[in-house]
Amino acid sequence: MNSTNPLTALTLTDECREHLLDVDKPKFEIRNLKRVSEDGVPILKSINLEIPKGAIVGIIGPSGSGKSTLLRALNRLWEPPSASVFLDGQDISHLDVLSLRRTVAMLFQLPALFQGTVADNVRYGPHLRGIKLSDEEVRKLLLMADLDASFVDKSGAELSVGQAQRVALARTLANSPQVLLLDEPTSALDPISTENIEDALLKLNKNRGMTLVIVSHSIKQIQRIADIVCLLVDGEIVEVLKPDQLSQAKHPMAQRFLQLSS
Ligand SMILES: Nc1ncnc2c1ncn2[C@@H]1O[C@H](COP(=O)(O)OP(=O)(O)OP(=O)(O)O)[C@@H](O)[C@H]1O
Repeated sequence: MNSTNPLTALTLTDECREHLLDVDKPKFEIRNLKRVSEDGVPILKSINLEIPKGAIVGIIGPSGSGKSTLLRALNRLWEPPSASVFLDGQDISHLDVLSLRRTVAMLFQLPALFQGTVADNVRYGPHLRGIKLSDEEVRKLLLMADLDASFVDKSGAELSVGQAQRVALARTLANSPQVLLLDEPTSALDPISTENIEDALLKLNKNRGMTLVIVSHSIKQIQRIADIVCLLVDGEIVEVLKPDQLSQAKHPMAQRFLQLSS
């Protein structure tokens, strides 16, 4: 594998690509994506990347390297320059932003539930579009987030952070996203809650072909779930590797980061 070029998925070896669902149809194409801070400091430096449909892509790198900025560009939580991010071939800056965020949903580090019951939270997104989910639909969504039906009538305030994160996942899934962006989704969770979320994410990917892009500080987590790992250093993708090849990273900063993180 060519591991030094800021790669696109097209340059991955066949071995790396073969287990992806639909590698010939990139879900996202990112072309020459740049961001400079107001005082002129580069935050993202010409990111070029293809995210294959149905892949789980991990993004790792030192603090401040631009991981969250890159993730947020994919559903315009940060507005990228036009013609730099394409979803299914369409420039996302031309899409309706609310429908983009339903298709490309974000799960944050800390779940913020609305007041009311778990069911109220899960029904929220469809309700905004005039759709009322049945009790059965709510239960199915909870199940997809690894929660059983006993949670339906609980209030958000009664839940542990791990349970609340799974409710936040079910609420997100109620909008039928095709892509989930995950910004350190388990960093506030204990190991068992982390495993529950990872299991739910892997099932969503395997059973529904959902494309996942996950920023994590946990190399082990990335190795457990990702198909492809992008190493971001100082606003640049310096390497794209398979998770079991991370120890072969060549970039000195990437090597140092990986040594200190493992
Ligand atoms: N809205 C903003 N305005 C100006 N600078 C910003 C803004 N958002 C982020 N930055 C800067 O961009 C750089 C990258 O930030 P970002 O949060 O994307 O990094 P990160 O790799 O996700 O970091 P961490 O791992 O600590 O969460 C940082 O130097 C940060 O201070």
